[in-house]
Amino acid sequence: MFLRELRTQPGELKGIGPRTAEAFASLGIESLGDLLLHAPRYYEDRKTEVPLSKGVGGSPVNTIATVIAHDWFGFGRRRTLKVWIEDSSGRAALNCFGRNFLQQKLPVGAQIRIYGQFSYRFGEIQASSFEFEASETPSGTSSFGSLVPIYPAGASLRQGAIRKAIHEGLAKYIDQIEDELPPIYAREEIPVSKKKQLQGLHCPETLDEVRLARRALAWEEFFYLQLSIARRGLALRSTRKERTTARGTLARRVLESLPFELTRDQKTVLREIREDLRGSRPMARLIQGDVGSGKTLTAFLAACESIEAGEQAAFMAPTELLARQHAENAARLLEPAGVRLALLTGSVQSRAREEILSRLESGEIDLLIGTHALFSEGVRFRCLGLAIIDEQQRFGVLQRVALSQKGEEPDTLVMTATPIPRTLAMTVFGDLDVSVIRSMPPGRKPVITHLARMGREEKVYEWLKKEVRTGRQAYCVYPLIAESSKMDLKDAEGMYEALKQRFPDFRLGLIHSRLDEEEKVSVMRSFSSGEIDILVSTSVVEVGVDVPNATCMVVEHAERFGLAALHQLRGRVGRGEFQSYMFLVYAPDLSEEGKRRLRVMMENSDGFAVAEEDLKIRGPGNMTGTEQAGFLRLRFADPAADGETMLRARNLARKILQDDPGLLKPENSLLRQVINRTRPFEEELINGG
Ligand SMILES: Nc1ncnc2c1ncn2[C@@H]1O[C@H](COP(=O)(O)OP(=O)(O)OP(=O)(O)O)[C@@H](O)[C@H]1O
Repeated sequence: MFLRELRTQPGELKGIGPRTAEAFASLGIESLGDLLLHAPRYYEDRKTEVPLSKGVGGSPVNTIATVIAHDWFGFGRRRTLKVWIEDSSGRAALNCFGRNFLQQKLPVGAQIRIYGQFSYRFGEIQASSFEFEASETPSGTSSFGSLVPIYPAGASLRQGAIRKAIHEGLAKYIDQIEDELPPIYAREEIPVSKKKQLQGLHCPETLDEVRLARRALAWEEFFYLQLSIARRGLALRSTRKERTTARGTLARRVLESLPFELTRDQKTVLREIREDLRGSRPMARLIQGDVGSGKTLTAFLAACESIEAGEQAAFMAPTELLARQHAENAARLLEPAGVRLALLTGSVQSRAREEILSRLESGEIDLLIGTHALFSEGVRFRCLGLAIIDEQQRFGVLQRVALSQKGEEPDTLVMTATPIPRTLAMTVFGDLDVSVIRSMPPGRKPVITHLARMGREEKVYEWLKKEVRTGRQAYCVYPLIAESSKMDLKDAEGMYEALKQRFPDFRLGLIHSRLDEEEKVSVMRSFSSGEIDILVSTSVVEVGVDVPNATCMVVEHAERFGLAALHQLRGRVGRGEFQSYMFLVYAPDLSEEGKRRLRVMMENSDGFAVAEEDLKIRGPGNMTGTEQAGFLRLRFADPAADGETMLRARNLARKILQDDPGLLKPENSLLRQVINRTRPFEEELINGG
């Protein structure tokens, strides 16, 4: 049996009641397979015996000693038991704070094993934090004498309970668990059997065993992941596509109407897209480019190509606000060139929706812009040729697939402004070709970023006033929508009122996610057209909002926002010809690390640099694939930390599929079996998000 097929629930094990089973479930452990893959956080060495006199200071140690006396200190209710112990090297005191009942459990004369943190205080060796057991405890139930794994446990599970369940599970099933990867592929990367891996993980003799087990388990995850991705990529690229190519006439007409030229990178990306569109296979391409680098425009021009070739294009944005903004821009740019477009979001209902759907089906709409409503039921294209997806990370891979299914293998173009470390790109976008827009449109001045401590907002507001007086506009962003009794933070609603008082001559607007769509749209429209001077908001304006006249971005409680979010917010200004400013107002008690993060914003204007610094500060461990990629449940593999391994796994996966796309060769039969049986894993990959 393969480990991932082990569906027995922990509750079926002896001695695990419904409460414990529930606690396991809250850790994501629903089956014995999950349980046996529950990775320890670290191991305590309760094996190497250290004499009492040598174990002082530093980390906890393991020792064997005899109880020689009981003693008491303190008075009344605070009277505390002190147990004296001794070995051949010396004696020490165990301070039993709150545990006076140990008097019975540690009788004079008893021989015990102790695991504790000893220090030298008041002229004696002491430990206040310790665990113990009788030295003759039978080894099966002992938590001493070995490397003891310490597991992620949550609030309601004790380490002992987890250990016990895992040991039971292992005892019951270990002999039935088979290796999953054929040795011809895995010998080098996985030198030990699955049985040995599980033993090495949960009951290792040495730390080397742990390392070997973890490496093997991580490798296997990388390999399956890359095999799934490679298989999908293969499926995508093996279908052929009939092409009636465009000449670029429509795109040229649009370009001629623009007051500017495309940047060099925009031109390159457009050329790459055109080549894809001429190719015999459907395009699957990602455009990565910093905020405001001109991705959307490039995507519109790509749409022109498909439209000119007689097909339809769909453009999916992550929010209704953005879908509307894109639709308005498209109307301005593309309609004069003859493109027929429509907007479809959740709030377009009944008659209007029906009319759009029927025009779409009869081919009277060339470009449909919208939210995830685009792939809802009833949306039928006459001939969907190109699916454009903005800010992919907000959608799952599923949505990408779902939108593609509205056509016959349409070309897909995904856009993201979030800089993704290369190794992560291999997971999230592993099946896509990548184009990068690095240069900014000419004349853009990098946004100047200032930090200000809370209490010094006046200066910031003065600056804001000056900017607005010269005709510019500003954003003021807050972490909360409304006042919260739990958190002492400024909120958008409250600050909207306060700033109205502070700037009686200016026109203020308020926007946040709790407003209904109509209201949001109308506020945004007033801001775009210059009828609002200062827009007070939450991070709803984070992604994609495009108002070139806005030059001032004030973020209060900046320490509450992630660096990626701050960088996105900063992208809302500096989108026109004017010098723009960002002010990050932070709480006075900010930690050193917090200050360092904000300084990164001050010193770097490039999104990739910000992401890299972010990675350095947070450390790769915190930026695992699981967190970033959302839908991948990797327990041992860390794409950010171990890109090299992933690359090797990818190469192997690709090579195997290249030689044998259907995994039909005899040496691949086990692999085929695994991949087919571990379907849930792949489905997880596709369905998550
Ligand atoms: N080559 C160019 N020269 C001058 N301005 C440009 C150029 N390309 C795009 N722009 C303008 O720059 C602004 C940003 O462009 P666009 O919205 O396409 O960027 P984006 O990368 O999609 O931004 P975001 O990631 O913030 O959504 C728009 O106002 C657009 O008209």
